[in-house]
Amino acid sequence: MKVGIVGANGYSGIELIRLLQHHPYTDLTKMISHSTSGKNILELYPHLENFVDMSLEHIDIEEIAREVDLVFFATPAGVTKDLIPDFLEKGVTCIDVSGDFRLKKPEDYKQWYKKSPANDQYLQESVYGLPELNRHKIKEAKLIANPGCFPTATLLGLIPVLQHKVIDLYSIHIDAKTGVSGAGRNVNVANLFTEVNENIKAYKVGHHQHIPEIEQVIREISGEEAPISFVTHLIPINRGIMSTIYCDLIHNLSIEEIYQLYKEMYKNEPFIRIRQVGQYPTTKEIFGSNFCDIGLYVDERTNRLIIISVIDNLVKGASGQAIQNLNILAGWEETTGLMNVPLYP
Ligand SMILES: NC(=O)C1=CN([C@@H]2O[C@H](COP(=O)(O)OP(=O)(O)OC[C@H]3O[C@@H](n4cnc5c(N)ncnc54)[C@H](OP(=O)(O)O)[C@@H]3O)[C@@H](O)[C@H]2O)C=CC1
Ligand SMILES: CC(=O)N[C@@H](CCC(=O)OP(=O)(O)O)C(=O)O
Repeated sequence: MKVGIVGANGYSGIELIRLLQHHPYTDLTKMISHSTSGKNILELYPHLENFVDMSLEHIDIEEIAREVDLVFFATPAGVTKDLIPDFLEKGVTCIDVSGDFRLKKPEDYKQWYKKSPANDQYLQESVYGLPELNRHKIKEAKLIANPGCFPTATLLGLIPVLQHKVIDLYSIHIDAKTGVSGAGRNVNVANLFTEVNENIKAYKVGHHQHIPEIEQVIREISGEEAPISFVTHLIPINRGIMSTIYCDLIHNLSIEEIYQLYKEMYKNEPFIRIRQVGQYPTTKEIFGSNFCDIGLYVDERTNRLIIISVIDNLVKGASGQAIQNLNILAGWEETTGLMNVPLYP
C-alpha cells in the first residue's frame, strides 16, 4: 500500500518513518512538510541514512491523492480539521495523530483546545483508534482519530475495571508523567534542557486537553458522566509515559482477583503485558516499542486499586498505534512491523 505522511519532519513523523522501515506491505511515497519542503530528509535526520533517501514536499492534495492510498497526519492541533475533509473527498483514507477528530462533542474541542472544531459530519464519521476498544469499528473506518498519548496509557489501564463495573467512577484520580518528546520538536523555552533537567513540573493543571478525551471513553463504556482528576508532569527523560491511576473498589476484591480480571480481558492483546503481582512496570521496559505494560496493586487499608500503566509516547502513544490501526484497516496481522523487543537499558 502506498502511504504518505503530512508533518513528516516532526517527532511523530520521523517515528512513523522509522517504524515503516520494518513494515513489509507499505511503500512510503510522500513526505510532506510545511517549513522544510525541498530538503532531503537526510539533511535534517542523518540517522535515517541507508533507509530513506527522499525529499520533503509542499502539500499538493491533488497529487498526493493520485499517488497514495492512505495519509498519516502528524501535525499540531488545528491543522487537520481543515485539511482532512479534502483528502476524504478524494477517496484517501486518513489516520490523524493529532486531536482534531477525537472529541465527538464540538463544544468540548472548543473549550479544551481553544480552537474552532472540525465539521460535525466528519467528527461523527471518525473512529477513535484505540484498537483494544474499537477494533471492529477501525476495520471499516475512512478516518481514524488516533488517541492521545496520556489517554492511551490511562484508558488501557482503566478499561478492564470499567467494563467489569468494579470501581466507583467518581473516584478516579490520575497522576501522569511524560518525557519531553511528548511536546514535539517545536521551540519552547519550557522544554529547554536547563528547564527540564533535574526538575519535575506539573503542567496544564486543570485544563489538559486529554481530560475530555478520557471522560468521553469512560462515558461510552459506563453510560455515566464521571469527571476525573488528572494532572500531568514533565520529567527529564526523552520518551515514556507513566500513568498512575487511583480508584476506589466497590467490592472487596483481592489483588489476585483483579490480576485475573486483567489477564483474562487482555489475553489476546499482543501489545498489552500485565506484570505479575508485586511487579510494577518502568518506562525503560517499553522504550521504542508498541507495548503498554500494566502493574496492579490493591491497597487493602483503603480498598483502593492502584494501576500503573506505561507506554512509549511516540510508539503506542502515537506512531506505533497509528500503524497498528493501519494494519487493522488493511486486514493485515495487527502486529505487522511492530513486534520488537524494547531497547534496554
Ligand atoms: N509527540 C508525542 O509524543 C505525541 C504527539 N501527538 C500529536 O501528534 C501531532 C504531532 O506531534 P509532534 O510530532 O510531537 O509535533 P512536532 O512539533 O514535532 O511536529 C509537528 C509537525 O507538523 C508540521 N506543521 C506545523 N504546523 C503546520 C501547519 N500549519 N500545517 C502543516 N504542517 C504543520 C511541522 O513541520 P513543518 O511546519 O515543517 O511542516 C512538523 O512536521 C500533534 O498533534 C501532537 O499533539 C500525539 C501523541 C503523542
Ligand atoms: C510534554 C507535553 O507537552 N506533552 C503533550 C502531549 C500532547 C499529545 O500527545 O498530543 P495531543 O494534543 O495530540 O493529544 C501535552 O501534554 O499536551
